[in-house]
Amino acid sequence: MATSLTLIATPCTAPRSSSSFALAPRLPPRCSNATAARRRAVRATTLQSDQEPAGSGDSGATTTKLSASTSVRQERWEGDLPIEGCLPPWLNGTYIRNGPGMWDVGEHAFHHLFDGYATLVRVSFRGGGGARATGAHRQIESEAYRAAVARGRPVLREFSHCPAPAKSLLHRFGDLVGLVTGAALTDNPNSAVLPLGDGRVMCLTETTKSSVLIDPDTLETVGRFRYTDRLGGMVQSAHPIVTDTEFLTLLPDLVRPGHLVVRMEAGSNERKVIGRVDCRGGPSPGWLHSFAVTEKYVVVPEMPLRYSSASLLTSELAPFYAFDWVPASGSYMHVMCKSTGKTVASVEVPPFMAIHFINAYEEEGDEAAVVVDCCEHYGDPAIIETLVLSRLRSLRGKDVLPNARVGRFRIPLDGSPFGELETALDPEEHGRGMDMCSINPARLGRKYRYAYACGARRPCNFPNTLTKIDLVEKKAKSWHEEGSVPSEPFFVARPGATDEDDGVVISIVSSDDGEGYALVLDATTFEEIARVRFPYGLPYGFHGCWIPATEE
Ligand SMILES: CC1=C(/C=C/C(C)=C/C=C/C(C)=C/C=C/C=C(C)/C=C/C=O)C(C)(C)CCC1
Ligand SMILES: [Fe+2]
Repeated sequence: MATSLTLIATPCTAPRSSSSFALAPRLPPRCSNATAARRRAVRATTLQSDQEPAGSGDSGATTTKLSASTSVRQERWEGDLPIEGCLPPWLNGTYIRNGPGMWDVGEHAFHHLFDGYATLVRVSFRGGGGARATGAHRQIESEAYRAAVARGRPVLREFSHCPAPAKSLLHRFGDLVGLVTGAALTDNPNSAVLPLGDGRVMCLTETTKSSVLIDPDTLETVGRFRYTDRLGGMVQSAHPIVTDTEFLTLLPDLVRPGHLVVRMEAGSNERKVIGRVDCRGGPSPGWLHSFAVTEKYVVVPEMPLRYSSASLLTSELAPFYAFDWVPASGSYMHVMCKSTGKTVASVEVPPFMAIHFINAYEEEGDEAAVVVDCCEHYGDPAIIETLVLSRLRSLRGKDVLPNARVGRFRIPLDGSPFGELETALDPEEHGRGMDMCSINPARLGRKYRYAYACGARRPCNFPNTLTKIDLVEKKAKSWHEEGSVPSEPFFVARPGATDEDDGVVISIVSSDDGEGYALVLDATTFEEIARVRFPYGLPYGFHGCWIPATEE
């Protein structure tokens, strides 16, 4: 169903995260059964012309059923959320999730999950006595989104969508300029949301122009993040590695196949080059959505799913949208020293297909190596086609999710030409499906034990469990609810914790019957401890972040 978009003219007057706790009406006491006492404070609920108004109760929000792959129906919402269960007393802060929540604009319906215009979802928690939660969602106002709303159709190139070529010769010349300069590419930042070390919060996807800053309280789009260097580059990793002090990312070089490894200090907008890695296969770099780091090294993957220069230059879709599958080009892993910018290892590895890297660490001793873990799809790009919206909507309950495993690379640092790839644990532990991973960020680049991911309870056409993977015991624990689609499990450590899994895991769940809620699991036991319900269903989303509350 096509959704007409209405920009909300009235500013949202609902209380906002930190101050909202002071202003919001009190929610039911902690640990209450909130179904009985559900109270909603809904503001800014402009409904679409094709929407049903609230069916019941006091919410004022739409009750139209939404599920994981249904477009969100209004541009923004903000209000208090009832809590079921017990929030830990220490859980004070804001969880924000980014993702492609709007796949319909005017008469145009997007084809692929990755195309959707970015929708942010926020849940602010205050645990302890008088526990409270507020929630919100809001569209990111990228140029791509605003132009699409204004014209009633997408104007820029999205993941699986190339706008039709212009009719007049003059406009065709304009198209060409757009292709060469990258101006024709999307800036729809629907992948990651990252608190930078200096307090700014960035959202982004794989085009360099997609980096934007958002206000974590209001979810308002503050504006484009302008890199002040002259590195240019059309594409970037959607997953920079961000710490309190720096932002590390890779810029694929599509002309001379390789990647620039760059660093930006917290507080700065200037990326500086650490070094360059040359790709070994051809004709262009392997698709690079994410990468991994250890304490000393940056690990640059090169897989046979490669950027398609022809697609980028002609604005026509390649077999895998912007990518070609070139198995004969080989698979490689490159390791660059962060402090010298020198490539210390470049090895050929068995064929792989990985979109998300989990973590990496160094192994010392006689057989010094870098160990790198990823969500590996058995060297098969079929997962991309699995995520076509019509398949997600029509094949529910069919067992068509391709198998995936925790792929563990061992990259020797002694100059050997080959690296190994093995399966870290029996994939049956996580239902032979796994992606959308997180770890305890304190273990970034270090030896670690636990990974959290979405797994599979078969039959399914999409990951439908949350799973905690113990890489030492080689076991997994899972959370599953029939008909529900959870997004990336995001680990939040208990302040002062020393055990790797001392904390909670937060995920946002979209259920088939139109429910949407934030789920809080005890990360140690992987049992549910609380859920915080939205008064409407939520579309699927990709990645989240945690912003601890500042002391009041
Ligand atoms: C890189 C180029 C482009 C843009 C590419 C984009 C927008 C890529 C986005 C990738 C995403 C959102 C990946 C998400 C992965 C999620 C997974 C694996 C979920 C699994 C669930 O289990 C173009 C603009 C297309 C053209 C230039 C090149
Ligand atoms: Fe991602």
